[in-house]
Amino acid sequence: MLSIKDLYVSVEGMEILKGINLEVKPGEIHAIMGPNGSGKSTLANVLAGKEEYEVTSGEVTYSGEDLLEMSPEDRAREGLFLSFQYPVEIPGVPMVNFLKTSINEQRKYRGQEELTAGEFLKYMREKMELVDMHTKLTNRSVNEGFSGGEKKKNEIFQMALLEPKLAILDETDSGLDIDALKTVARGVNTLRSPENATIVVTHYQRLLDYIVPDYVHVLYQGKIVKSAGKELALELEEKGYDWIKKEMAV
Ligand SMILES: Nc1ncnc2c1ncn2[C@@H]1O[C@H](COP(=O)(O)OP(=O)(O)OP(=O)(O)O)[C@@H](O)[C@H]1O
Repeated sequence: MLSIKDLYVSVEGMEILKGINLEVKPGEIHAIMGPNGSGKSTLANVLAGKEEYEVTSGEVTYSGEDLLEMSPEDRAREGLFLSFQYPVEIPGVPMVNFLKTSINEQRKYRGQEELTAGEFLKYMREKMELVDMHTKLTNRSVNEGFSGGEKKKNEIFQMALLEPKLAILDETDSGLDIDALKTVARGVNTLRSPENATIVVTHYQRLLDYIVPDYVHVLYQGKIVKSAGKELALELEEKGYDWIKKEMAV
C-alpha cells in the first residue's frame, strides 16, 4: 500500500528526514514513536503533500502510484487521510457543508453518485454515534472554538466518514481525556479491515493499548532506527529513549 524508500526531506534548507525506509501493507497498523523533533510530523506532512517540505531524494509509492507526483487533493481523493497534530479552524464554514462537500468530492472522483442532503445526514448520524460526536459540534464552523480534545475527536469523525484506505494519525492522543481516547480508538478500530492501513504517530504507549499496532518504529534524528512488534512501545515507556540514543552513538 505504502512504500517509502530512502526518503530525504528538507525544510527551509535544513535536512530533517535522512533516509526513511518504511513498508506498510493493507491490514496493518504501524506506530511511529520517537523523541521530540525527530521528524515524525515532517514525515506525516510530506505524505499529505504539504508544500514547504522539499523532498531532496527518495521514492514514495502509494497503491502502485508515485505519491510525490500527486497533488494533495488527489492524495485525499485516492483515500489518504491525515489527522493533523494541530487541526486548523475554518471560521464561517459549517461542519455539515464541509463534510458533505468532502464526501461528495470523493464520490465524484470514484465515479459514484453524490449523496443527497437526506442520504448524507443519515450517513453522518451513523458515524456520529460511532465516535460519540454531538450535534452541538457539527452545527458549528469547522473546529471553531473547539477544545483541543474536541478537535482531535472531530478529526476521527471526519476519518470515519471518509473511510480512508490509509490513515495517518499525528499525535491523535494529545489532549484527549481517557474516555475520548477510547472513543477515538473505537473509531480507528472500526475502520480496521484487510484493505485499510493506519499509521499512528504517538508519544505514549497508552494509545497503543487501545489501537494495537502490528509494528512500532522509532524515528530518531530523521531515520527509523528501530522497528519491532508492539512490545517495543512498552520497552520505550519503561526505559525512555536514552538506550536507543546510546546504541546509535556506538
Ligand atoms: N516549517 C518548518 N520550519 C523550520 N523547521 C521545521 C519546520 N517543520 C519542522 N521543522 C523542524 O524539523 C524538526 C522535526 O520536526 P517534527 O515536527 O517533524 O518533529 P516531531 O518528531 O514530530 O516532534 P514532536 O514529537 O515534538 O512533535 C524540528 O527540529 C523542527 O523544528
